[in-house]
Amino acid sequence: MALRRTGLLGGSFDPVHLAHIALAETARTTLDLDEVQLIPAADPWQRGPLAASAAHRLAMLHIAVTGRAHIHVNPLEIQRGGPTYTIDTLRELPASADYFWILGADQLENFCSWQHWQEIISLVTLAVAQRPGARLTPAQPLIEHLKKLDRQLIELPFEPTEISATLVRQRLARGQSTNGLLDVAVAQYIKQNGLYQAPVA
Ligand SMILES: Nc1ncnc2c1ncn2[C@@H]1O[C@H](COP(=O)(O)OP(=O)(O)OP(=O)(O)O)[C@@H](O)[C@H]1O
Ligand SMILES: O=C(O)c1ccc[n+]([C@@H]2O[C@H](COP(=O)([O-])O)[C@@H](O)[C@H]2O)c1
Repeated sequence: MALRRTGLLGGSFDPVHLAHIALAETARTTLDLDEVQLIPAADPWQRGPLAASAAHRLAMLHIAVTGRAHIHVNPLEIQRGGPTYTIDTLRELPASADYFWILGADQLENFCSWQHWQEIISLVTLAVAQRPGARLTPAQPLIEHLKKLDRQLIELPFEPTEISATLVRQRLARGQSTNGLLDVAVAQYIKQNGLYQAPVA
């Protein structure tokens, strides 16, 4: 039986925004994926504390994927808890799929600082999207290791967009509109639950 082609989009999702969803959809169609899993991190170890709880971030993700049959939320990192290392996640996933790790160019620039990044690229194919201010060219150690493993890095045809969770949090804290940045139902959830009111550090 053919392996299920599965995209994995990990993130803090604090909160999930429209670029995340566009990225998941672009990867799905470009790579002919059977599904894309959005995987919220429990405690992204390279960041300071997140603004919203894991429960709220999960709830917003579920709202954002409503009606999108091929995009699912996988809560395994939140269930595992503790500092989030992608390698632990990949080791937990069933071997019955062909995995694509979807990421923005900012995280590609950072990739060689990830725990056990060499093992990560032996388990998944990286699929990267442009992001303003970040370079798409992989670092030399990554290029060399991909070559050693005979792995390709896939560049997704993604229109660069300035949308970021930081921008969303800033706008919410200032009482400004998030039109065009967030799913309308996610924006409603944020309002109803009084999230992201504190000034952004
Ligand atoms: N506008 C975007 N363009 C391309 N990739 C993006 C974009 N926004 C997020 N991503 C990618 O989605 C993944 C998850 O991102 P994350 O949840 O950290 O959102 P973020 O907008 O980068 O958050 P923050 O502003 O808090 O850093 C990362 O791989 C990131 O590079
Ligand atoms: O495994 C690591 O060491 C590692 C280091 C930095 C980031 N990541 C993952 O990259 C994804 C995007 O992270 P972030 O901080 O941009 O939300 C998310 O799934 C993180 O868990 C993973």
